[in-house]
Amino acid sequence: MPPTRNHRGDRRGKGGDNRRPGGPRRTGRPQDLVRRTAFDVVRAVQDRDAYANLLLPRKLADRELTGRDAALATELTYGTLRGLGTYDAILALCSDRELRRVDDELLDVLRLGAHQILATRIPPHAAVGTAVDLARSVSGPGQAKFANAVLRKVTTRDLDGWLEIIAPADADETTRLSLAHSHPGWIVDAMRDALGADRAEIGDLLAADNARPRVTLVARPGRATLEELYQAGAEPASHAPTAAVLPEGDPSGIAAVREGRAAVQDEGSQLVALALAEAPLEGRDERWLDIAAGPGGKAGLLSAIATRRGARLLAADLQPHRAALVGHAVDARAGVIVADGTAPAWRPAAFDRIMLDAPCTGLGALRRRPEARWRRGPGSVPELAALQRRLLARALEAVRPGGVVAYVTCSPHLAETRVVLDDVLADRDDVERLDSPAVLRAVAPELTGVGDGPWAQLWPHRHGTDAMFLALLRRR
Ligand SMILES: C[S@@+](CC[C@H](N)C(=O)[O-])C[C@H]1O[C@@H](n2cnc3c(N)ncnc32)[C@H](O)[C@@H]1O
Repeated sequence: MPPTRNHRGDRRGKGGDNRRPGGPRRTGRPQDLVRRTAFDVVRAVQDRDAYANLLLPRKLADRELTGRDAALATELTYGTLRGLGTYDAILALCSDRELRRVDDELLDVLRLGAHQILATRIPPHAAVGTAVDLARSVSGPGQAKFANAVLRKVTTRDLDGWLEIIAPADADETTRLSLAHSHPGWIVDAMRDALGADRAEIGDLLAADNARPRVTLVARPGRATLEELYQAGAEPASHAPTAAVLPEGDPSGIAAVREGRAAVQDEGSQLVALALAEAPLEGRDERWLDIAAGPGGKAGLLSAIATRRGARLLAADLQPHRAALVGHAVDARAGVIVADGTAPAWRPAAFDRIMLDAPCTGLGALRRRPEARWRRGPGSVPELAALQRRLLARALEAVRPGGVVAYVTCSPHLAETRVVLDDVLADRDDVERLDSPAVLRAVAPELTGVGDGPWAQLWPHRHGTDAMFLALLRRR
């Protein structure tokens, strides 16, 4: 059978989402419950800022949707939310009403319909028919007629045909990429800047943001083994020596995950934590700190390594509920506190290794949060960058001479990465910039393409990880 297409119309290949939404159905669950579920989640995301990755699993469980039905509901929800920049541009051409005059509910029905028509193997007549039924139930018969007219026009071209119209080759590059890959223009520009000399890869990067990431597990050292994860159905991962990939199935079905000895964690997130643990340091290596630890992915890995070495991790977060989550991720030897990293509760020069995984725009993890790209505007960057500077300055005070700080963001945006470092380090001659790519390679010898140093940048399209940035700094 032919593969599905992603919203860009590309054939799905290795590393992409190979599930086949819309293929022949094995179960007798009503299709409209699947679509209604996708619609309800898309609506809640738009209407009340819900998070799809939290709400969807609850809706699936409430409605007892499992297997292929759950996979289809997930694909329709995530695909619609990711693609809505592209779909809105197409719907605007197919509607005789301006989209801003279309009811919010009806607009979401149209987006869901456009996604099914343009990016799944669902036959167009079925996609239109079910969307019209949904329009009737949420907006009434008159609006159903309108939905029918609009979506029939959408069926007159495939996605590539529409892209030739909305994003023609002679349009400026940001507009073209923004519409072709459904990213706001400011994010396209920020990603292109971050790629720097590799800016020709921008299309691949944006396409990678639209592919569902593989589920990656971490075996926390000393607490679980990769062997144990392989026996539970996981497969070897690409880079991190602690990582395994779960090709299918629910991670919570694995005993080590249920018991907190293993967890779901992006491979890039594992790599930067492992790099901090491996960074060369002079003298004592007993006191580790994670300044912004919630919900505890990196702290879980760091605490396991610290314990094996006879060191101890203190994990802090500003938010009590995030700190509580960290408590579930770390081992019994670690400490967890609620603390503001800009006004620290610890003495200066108290720690040997410090992780500062700073609050950021999250532009490096767009694959995981389908709605995230539409939530923030460029206006959020300066505020976050100011917080990042304050946290980094405090982290450098908290590390002892000879100790190491890892400055990490899950964003490649230059204003959150290099510019923060340049500003904070400008008047300091007591901080050595370690060769972060070299330390990463010591952890994962096959890893290439993370930059020439001193900083390192991981990329979804190159490494299959979130776009994690890493700077390793040693106090003199
Ligand atoms: C990027 S997340 C950390 C992710 C975490 N390291 C992990 O791997 O799971 C940033 C965290 O910083 C916390 N945070 C924000 N401002 C803070 C502050 N002033 N002090 C300490 N933590 C803060 C947020 O609550 C959030 O949990």
